[in-house]
Amino acid sequence: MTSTQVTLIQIDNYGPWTVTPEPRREVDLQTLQSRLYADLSQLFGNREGYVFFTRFDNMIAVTNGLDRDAHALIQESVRNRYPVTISLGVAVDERPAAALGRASTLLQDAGSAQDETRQEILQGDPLPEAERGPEDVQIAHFDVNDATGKYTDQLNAFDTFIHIEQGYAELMRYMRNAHDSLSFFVGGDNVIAVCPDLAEEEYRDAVDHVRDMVGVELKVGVGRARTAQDAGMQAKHALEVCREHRTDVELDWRLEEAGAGDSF
Ligand SMILES: Nc1nc2c(ncn2[C@@H]2O[C@H](COP(=O)(O)OP(=O)(O)OP(=O)(O)O)[C@@H](O)[C@H]2O)c(=O)[nH]1
Repeated sequence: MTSTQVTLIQIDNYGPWTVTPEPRREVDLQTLQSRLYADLSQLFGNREGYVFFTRFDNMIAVTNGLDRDAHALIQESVRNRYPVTISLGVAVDERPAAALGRASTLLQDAGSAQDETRQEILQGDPLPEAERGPEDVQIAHFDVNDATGKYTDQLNAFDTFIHIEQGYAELMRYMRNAHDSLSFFVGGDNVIAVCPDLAEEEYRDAVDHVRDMVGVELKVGVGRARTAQDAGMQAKHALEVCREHRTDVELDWRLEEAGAGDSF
């Protein structure tokens, strides 16, 4: 059974800051947001976590292995580097969407995202070390089949982008509604989904659903481990097996059982 630890990252009072004393230049906001994401990716990543940029003013991280002190240190690091601060809500659940729901409520209960007195909230209970297990995090790495041949080398870059985004939109909704999973576009033609303990059939149904609804063909590699990064790396290995065997779905732990994942 999974125990996904999710951290909601919210920039404090960012809306008002973007227009005080008057609207700030958009290029400067874009630079700040992308640099903050890069720093958070490294700060959480150095501790085996994954961060997804989502809306940039709100980001979502999978943080199994990070305790309260590690979260506080990241807040301090941001405060020392940026003109803004961040609040963090942390929750754990077998179902990632439920964990994010509770992490969100923790911040909402502490005050509005646009309340200047709500600063650097750190709420919630990380998973105690003694309760951590080897299969706490399940990560699925989805990839569009032959995106280069079908889209990138054929269409203009914007129409390619529309196809990829349509596949992503259908997949993220399906995984959220059917499986309480959180799916994130991570660049190129790639989507990473944080999932509860799902079976091969359920991944196959997701791939079929997206193909039937919007005509985008996906493959998916799935990994499970103690931390987001290990599960994510296993998922990438399983995806390589999909490429090699021309299959749609591969679960890394099945490959290990069968002794087939060793070459990656
Ligand atoms: N974030 C991320 N992006 C990737 C990864 N692998 C590939 N990409 C991106 O996806 C684009 C397409 O690469 P591929 O998915 O390997 O190529 P493809 O044409 O779809 O071919 P197949 O996936 O083998 O069917 C690349 O240009 C990268 O931008 C990955 O592991 N993570």
